[in-house]
This record gives sequence, C-alpha cells and structure tokens, in this order.
Amino acid sequence: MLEIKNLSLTVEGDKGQVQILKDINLTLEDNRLYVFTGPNGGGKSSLAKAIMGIYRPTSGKILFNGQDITDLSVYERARLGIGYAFQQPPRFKGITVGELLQIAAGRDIKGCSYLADVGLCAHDYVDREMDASLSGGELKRIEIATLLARNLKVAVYDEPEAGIDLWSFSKLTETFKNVHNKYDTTLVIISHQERILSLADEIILIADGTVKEKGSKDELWPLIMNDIGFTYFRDCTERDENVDECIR
Ligand SMILES: Nc1ncnc2c1ncn2[C@@H]1O[C@H](COP(=O)(O)OP(=O)(O)OP(=O)(O)O)[C@@H](O)[C@H]1O
Repeated sequence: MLEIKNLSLTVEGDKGQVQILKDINLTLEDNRLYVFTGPNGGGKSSLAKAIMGIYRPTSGKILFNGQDITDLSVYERARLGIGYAFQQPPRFKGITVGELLQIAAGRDIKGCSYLADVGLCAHDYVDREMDASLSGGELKRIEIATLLARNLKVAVYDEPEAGIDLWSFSKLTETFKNVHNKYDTTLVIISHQERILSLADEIILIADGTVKEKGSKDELWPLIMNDIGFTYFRDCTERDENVDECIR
C-alpha cells in the first residue's frame, strides 16, 4: 500500500516560487488500477514524479507498505518495486530490445512473453536496436514491456496513449486490462482517455495541485463532462486584467 500524506511541492519557477502540489492525501491499495486525470497543468505528472522520487516534496510524507520512503532516491524506490514510465520514453543507442528487457528483469530472459503482452511479435523486435528507427508507439509499448519484466509492485504510466494510433490504442487498452488481471501490481495510469478511465477501479481527479474528486467512472464521468471541466479550468480574468501590459 502506498500512502501519500499531506504532500506539498513548491518549485522555483521563472517568476519565483510556485506551489504545484498542495496538501495531497491519497492511499493507493495493492493490486488496484488507478487513473489520474484532470486538466493540463493540474499536477498529475508532478504527483507521479513525487511518488517515483524524481521530485522531492517540500513537505509531507510518502509511505510504502508502512516504510517512510520520502527521502529515498529514485534508485532506492526502484529497488523496492516502484517504477515510472515517462510520457516520452527514452531511446538507447547500442542496445537491443531483448537486452533491455533482460536488464529490466535482472535475469536471463528472452522477453518474448512481455512483448506478446504488449501486442508486439517478439520475433520482429528482440534484435531491434532501441534507437530512432523505432516508432513512438513501438517505443511506448516496449517501455510498458520493460515495466512488466521488472515485476513491479507499483507501476506508474504517464499518458501511455500519447503518440499511439487509434488501432494500437485499442490494443493498449486491452494490454492494461490484461496486465491488471495477470500481474500483482498497483497500476497508476495518467490519462485523459475515456477508455482508459473505464478500466479504473478508482479515478482520481487532480486539478490546481490538489485531489478534487475520487470515484468510479460512472460517478465521475458525468461530472467531468458537465461541471468539472469548467469548474477546474483556472479563472484568469482577474489575474490577466493587465493582459495588454503582460504581452507588450
Ligand atoms: N520543474 C518545474 N518548474 C516549474 N514549474 C513546474 C515544474 N514542474 C511542473 N511545473 C508546473 O506545475 C504544474 C503542474 O504540472 P504537471 O506536469 O504536473 O501537470 P499535469 O497535470 O501532468 O499536466 P498535463 O496534463 O499537461 O501533462 C504546471 O503548471 C507546470 O508548468
């Protein structure tokens, strides 16, 4: 179980300090699938990066199975079984897909079943280099396969649908459904897609640096479509009164 307690994060922006996460309290139970959603700039990726240890909170705590991991590094958290898939996966020149999967698994594997789990034919990919010759969608799926190979306890996927075509997206949705059934992993998927939201045991709506709502898709979807989209869009009328001055 991952517990986030009173977590706040302030960073140094161009115009001084900006608070991007505000007193977040959240419990992520074992083996459940959570979707973080909400307007752009609401704080979803920042929260995910705080879970992974890429961002250190200004205040608050993160507990993993009762252990305080707030001050642990990304590597220490990775060793405990927490992993993060970036919005834009990195490419690695000079290493093949098969080798990357072996490194991820930490043992001698062919990686074929993990590639099959993400809808890629192992035969076509194990010997391919992890370089620019791979398409964005292929790269995304291979990154998901590496997270599967790591047998994580908590896996966070940041907008896995980004750059994936409609056909592959259907398969990807199916992949997450299968992963949720097959692996004992707590899944956190950051997404704006209705089909991904449909997979969630719980949707967590994050806006303006805080958790605004939690619930099932049936509970939250009508709110997202009707009220929340408007309610949580930042109202700039007051702040941008002097907009002419600002753009001059
Ligand atoms: N290192 C940083 N320095 C300054 N501002 C930052 C930094 N990281 C994030 N922010 C700001 O914090 C806010 C939240 O960003 P974040 O990427 O977490 O949002 P998000 O909900 O994931 O957005 P999106 O849906 O667009 O991916 C944004 O306004 C962003 O510009």
